Amino acid sequence: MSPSKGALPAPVPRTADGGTGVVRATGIGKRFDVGGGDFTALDGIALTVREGSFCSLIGPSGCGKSTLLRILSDVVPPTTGTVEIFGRSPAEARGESEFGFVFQDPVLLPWRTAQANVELPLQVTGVPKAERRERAAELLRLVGLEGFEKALPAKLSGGMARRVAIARALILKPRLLFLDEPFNGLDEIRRRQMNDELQRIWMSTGTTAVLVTHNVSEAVFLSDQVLVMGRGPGRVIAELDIDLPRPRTAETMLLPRFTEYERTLTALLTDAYAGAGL
Ligand SMILES: Nc1ncnc2c1ncn2[C@@H]1O[C@H](COP(=O)(O)OP(=O)(O)OP(=O)(O)O)[C@@H](O)[C@H]1O
Repeated sequence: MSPSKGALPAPVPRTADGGTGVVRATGIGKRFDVGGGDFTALDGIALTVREGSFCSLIGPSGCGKSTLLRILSDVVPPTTGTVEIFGRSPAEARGESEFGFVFQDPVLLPWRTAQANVELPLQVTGVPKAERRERAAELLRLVGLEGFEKALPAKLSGGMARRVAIARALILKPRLLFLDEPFNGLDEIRRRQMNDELQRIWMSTGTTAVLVTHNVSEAVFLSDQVLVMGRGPGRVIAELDIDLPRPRTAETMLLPRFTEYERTLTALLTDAYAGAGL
């Protein structure tokens, strides 16, 4: 693994529409063995995430969003289908630290300071102390936690702990970030603040992002592309492009176009819930 990535990045494959796709999946299916029987969690999923874009996956609970994200990020293998990340297998892309992952729970080590938690992936890869200190401090500044370097996780608010988790996911300079409901459990105001922060971080790093969310406003606010998933089995039932200027702000959310996107997405989700018999 090479955090500094001296070699040239692998060429990104062109998609049919001429754009570049950093995440390309076709025919993805996933079956779980449950008590002797088979449960089909995902079936026939195809998707392309454009380079540098922000893509959200939204859908009813249990439709397989997290399972899909785990397949894309090489945590679990698909039963059928293929995934390419920057033109390589997820395992190869993972080996090259091409992507980072932010989980629902920030899972910080309680005995390590914010700085030491962020440094951890660099420590594991044997990067010298001075270099990892500098890089972690830089990232803590990026996520707005300057001055909290020495704080232990117990002293951080929920939003701050999530920022530490985002900084940690960025420390190996991934070109792609997977986020699985990272703001779950935060109140509405804090979630909006974190959405502002995430947009700023994403814009300043140029990273491609794939986010799992349940929240319609969050999906519209952050995304260039929203994939709506249905259930029984999990599949992509609609794709919505969000064309709003950036950076998006509180004022953006007052635009009639923003409200229109929210309405469209809510209607698609309502269909997804109806299809799932909910
Ligand atoms: N390891 C497993 N074994 C058996 N079934 C599983 C396993 N992992 C997930 N499932 C099932 O697959 C389906 C999809 O789960 P998943 O967690 O991916 O959905 P989700 O859309 O992310 O849900 P939520 O929005 O509630 O987090 C669910 O019915 C779940 O119970």
